[in-house]
Amino acid sequence: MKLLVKAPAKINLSLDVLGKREDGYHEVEMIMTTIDLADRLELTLLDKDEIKIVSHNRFVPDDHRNLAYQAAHLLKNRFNVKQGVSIAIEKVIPVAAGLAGGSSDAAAALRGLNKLWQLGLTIDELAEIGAEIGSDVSFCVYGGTALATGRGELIQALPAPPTCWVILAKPFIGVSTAEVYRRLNKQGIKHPQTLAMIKAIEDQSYSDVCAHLSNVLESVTLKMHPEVNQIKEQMQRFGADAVLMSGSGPTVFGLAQHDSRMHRIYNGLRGFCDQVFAVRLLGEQHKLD
Ligand SMILES: C[C@@](CO)(OP(=O)(O)O)[C@H](O)COP(=O)(O)OP(=O)(O)OC[C@H]1O[C@@H](n2ccc(N)nc2=O)[C@H](O)[C@@H]1O
Ligand SMILES: Nc1ncnc2c1ncn2[C@@H]1O[C@H](COP(=O)(O)OP(=O)(O)O)[C@@H](O)[C@H]1O
Repeated sequence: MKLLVKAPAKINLSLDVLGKREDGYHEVEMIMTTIDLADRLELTLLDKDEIKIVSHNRFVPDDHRNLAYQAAHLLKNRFNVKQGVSIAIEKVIPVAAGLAGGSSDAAAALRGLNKLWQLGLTIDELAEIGAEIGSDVSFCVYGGTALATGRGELIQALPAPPTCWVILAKPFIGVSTAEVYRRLNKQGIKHPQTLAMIKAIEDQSYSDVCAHLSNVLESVTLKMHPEVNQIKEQMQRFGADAVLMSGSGPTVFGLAQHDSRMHRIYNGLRGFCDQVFAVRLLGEQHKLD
């Protein structure tokens, strides 16, 4: 038996860090939204009791380090599943990019295996299990648009933002999320206006969404990798309405409403950057599979 599952990437429209917690993580306040850029997972039941990862991307581990493997392992142990599974990952989302590719693969594996192994778990239960794998996994279980708090695992659904193009550009560098959080100077933070961003989304005001794009991790990654700032400047020069780094980076995204503007930014960046995409926002929580 086989099942195909989609694992969409996310961007952070707003990312604030409120402080450091006793468990070593940071207390965050983030507005996240899924985009139409997705990995595809093919789940196949195996006769042998094993978890097999198949991936042809050299940056993606094919053993217990893979977050989709960890999702399968967790479900298998907790619910005493005796059946094995092969998880083939067709990687489309750039790796270590600030787009939660690995987290979304884990979330897709949780959703898919819940069906394949007939576990009967609710989406909330899957999200809770996801939090044990990584801070972004809970959000990825739901998808859509949400306010994420705690270390990122407490999710409150939001309406879809006003529709627009998202142009993404990732330079050929990888960024360690742990290092970016570690290097953040908590004293010098200029906090985003999270509530204003929520209002902009609720009001469906594209210009207000653009005005409130903000990410406190941006300055840390920009200092480590000045080329990220160059990409931001290029996006602005080609006419993006607003530009921001996603998550801990290094991917930069620009927003545009009109097709002609999207094409200009996309074509302009392609000569300058390793991986460039133009996609739509996915909007509200939806049926992912
Ligand atoms: C920055 C964000 C924004 O969405 O995304 P990415 O850039 O990774 O996509 C997230 O907070 C990343 O989430 P995720 O990548 O799942 O993080 P985890 O695996 O849980 O943690 C990796 C490391 O980041 C640090 N970390 C993560 C989350 C958090 N709230 N505080 C932290 O200090 C910890 O040092 C942790 O060991
Ligand atoms: N399924 C997966 N896809 C991509 N990377 C994975 C996966 N599982 C584990 N990883 C590891 O997680 C690291 C972070 O990857 P990713 O989730 O793409 O980035 P980010 O956390 O910046 O959004 C990678 O360096 C990779 O070694």
